[in-house]
Parts: sequence; structure tokens; C-alpha cells
Amino acid sequence: MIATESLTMRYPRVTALDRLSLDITSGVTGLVGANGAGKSTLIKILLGLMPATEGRAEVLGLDVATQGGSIRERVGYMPEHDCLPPDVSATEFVVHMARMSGLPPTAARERTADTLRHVGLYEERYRPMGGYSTGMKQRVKLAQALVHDPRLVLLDEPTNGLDPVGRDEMLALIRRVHTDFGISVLVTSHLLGELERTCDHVVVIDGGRLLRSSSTEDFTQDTGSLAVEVTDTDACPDGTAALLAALTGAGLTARPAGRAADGSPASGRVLLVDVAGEETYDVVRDAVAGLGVGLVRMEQRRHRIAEVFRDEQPHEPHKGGAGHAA
Ligand SMILES: Nc1ncnc2c1ncn2[C@@H]1O[C@H](COP(=O)(O)OP(=O)(O)OP(=O)(O)O)[C@@H](O)[C@H]1O
Repeated sequence: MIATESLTMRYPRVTALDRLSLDITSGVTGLVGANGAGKSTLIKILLGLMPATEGRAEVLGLDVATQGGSIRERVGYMPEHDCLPPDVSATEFVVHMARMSGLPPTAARERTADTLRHVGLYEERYRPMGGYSTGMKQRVKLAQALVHDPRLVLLDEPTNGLDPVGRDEMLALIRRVHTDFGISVLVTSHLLGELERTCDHVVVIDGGRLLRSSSTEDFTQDTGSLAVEVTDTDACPDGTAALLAALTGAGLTARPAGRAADGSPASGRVLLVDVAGEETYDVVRDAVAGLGVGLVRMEQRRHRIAEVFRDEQPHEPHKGGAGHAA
């Protein structure tokens, strides 16, 4: 669907993309990175709206440098920022966008009605968009990206500004874009966790560079870590700390699960123990028994994407990639 090769974008003061090579196949792919990581820049280059400084990219086999028009015919785009005219209705706007994409008038009206219904806008679609909530505006932005039945949609931060319920609804909608219509999706977010349930594949970029690209399953698979929680006793008033010391003393690698981003322990009573082999379970059992504390739970744990990202994120600031997005 999308392939880039050493794609580089240098603005006068910032390197937004730094020799980025990607190969994105069909399905739902998450493009994750902090604000300013280069996500919007990549999308604009992929749409052929802006030339890259170096490198090359193809979307649906079309060259972004020379075939931007053909790409935009086949690809839908949901921009990040609010871009809806306040005094027209969703129906008028989406019909207009459908016509701009080349649909004849009747087909444009029919597709608009279908698409707005699909994104969950019903009678309110006849009201001016100026009065819409953020969630409704995001739905209209999604609808206009889908109305010409593209093969691929690029969604830039579609959950921005939504409350948790609105986020969940939007993520479910995005998943259905692929399952119901077979349209592939590239969706950006600075929130790693939210893509876990929605995407088949996740690409993480930082300072315009590729940090990791793999299937969501690989990100979150069992990583051989064991979550252990124990009680306190009179003899052992901080059972968690005592167990951590005992396990470390026995040669295991363990850390509090709630560790903060800077590595300092946060509140929380769960320890994560690296499983070195079958004997790890025995060592934990013996340590708990030796301390005389109660075992609340001991369970195999899956990594969350956010933890993988945090562990792999380079700590030194990136020379060219610092700065804020507009
Ligand atoms: N037109 C521009 N001129 C100069 N610098 C820019 C321009 N557009 C973006 N940048 C810079 O390039 C870097 C990447 O920006 P980009 O908008 O692609 O990041 P992003 O990952 O989409 O972040 P956000 O989600 O906050 O928009 C940032 O440092 C930003 O300040």
C-alpha cells in the first residue's frame, strides 16, 4: 500500500523526516509518535501535496513525486485540524467533496447519505456544522475521506479532542472502515495505547526516524514477564519492597510495574519479574514463602505498546528532530 525509501524532509530549522524507510501493507496500520515526530509531514508527502527533500515514496504503486493527482483520486484524507465551514451542513459539505472527487451528482448524494449514516450522523446532518460537537465534526471529516470509496484512507489524529467514550467510538468506526468496506487505513496518534485494539500493524517514529515497525501482536505478545503482587504483614510492613529485594538477591530481574517514564518507582504494588526459565516460578514462590507474606497474584503478563515504546525510546534528544508541531 505504502512504501518509502530513505524519505527525508528538512524544513529550514528542523529535520521532520530522517531517512525513513517503511513498507506498509493492507489492513489497519497505526503511525505512532509524539507531537512533532513527523506524522503529518509524512502524510502530506504521501498525498503528493509537498515534495520530500530526499528519498522516494510510493502509494498504491504510484510515485508521490509525479502522480499526486492519481494518488488523491484513490486515497481519502482526514486532516488533523478543524477545517469545516461552519455555515454549511454536513450533507452539503460531503456532497461537495464527493463532486470534487469526480462523482456525478446523483451518485454523490447517495454516497453522502450512506457514508454519513455509516459514521453515525443522522438528522443532524442537515444542520450547519458550526453547531456541531467535536465528535460530530470528526465524523464529518471521516465521512468526507470515505465518500469517494477510496482504497486507502490516511487519518491524521482522528481521536484528537474527543473524550474517552468518543475516542472508543471513533476507534471502533475506524476498525469497521476496514472490516465492512475493505478499505485500508493508516491512522496516526500520539497515544500508543489506543492503537492496540484498532490496528493490525504499528509503526513508531520519533524525531522523523523509524523506531519500530511490527504487527500489533508482536508488540504485545507474551514477553516472559510475570506480574506478582503480595500483601504486607506486621513482620514485613512493605511486602512489595521486601519481595523486590529478595528476588533481586536471588538473581532475578524485577521492577515495580508502575515505574514512571524516568524509571523511578511509581505507586502500585505489582512487581514485574523477568522469566528466565521454569525455575523462576519456584524462586518467586520460595521468596514469598520465606517472607511470610500472602501471594495475591502471580500471572503471565503481556506487554502494552506504550511500555515497549518507552523502553526502546532513545533517551538522548534527537539533533534535527526537536521542536513543536504547528
Ligand atoms: N511547514 C513547516 N515549516 C517548518 N517546520 C515545520 C513545518 N511543518 C512541520 N514542521 C516541523 O516539523 C516537525 C514535524 O512536524 P509534524 O507536524 O509532521 O509532526 P507530527 O508528528 O504530525 O506532530 P503533531 O501531531 O503535533 O502535528 C515539527 O518539529 C514541526 O515543528
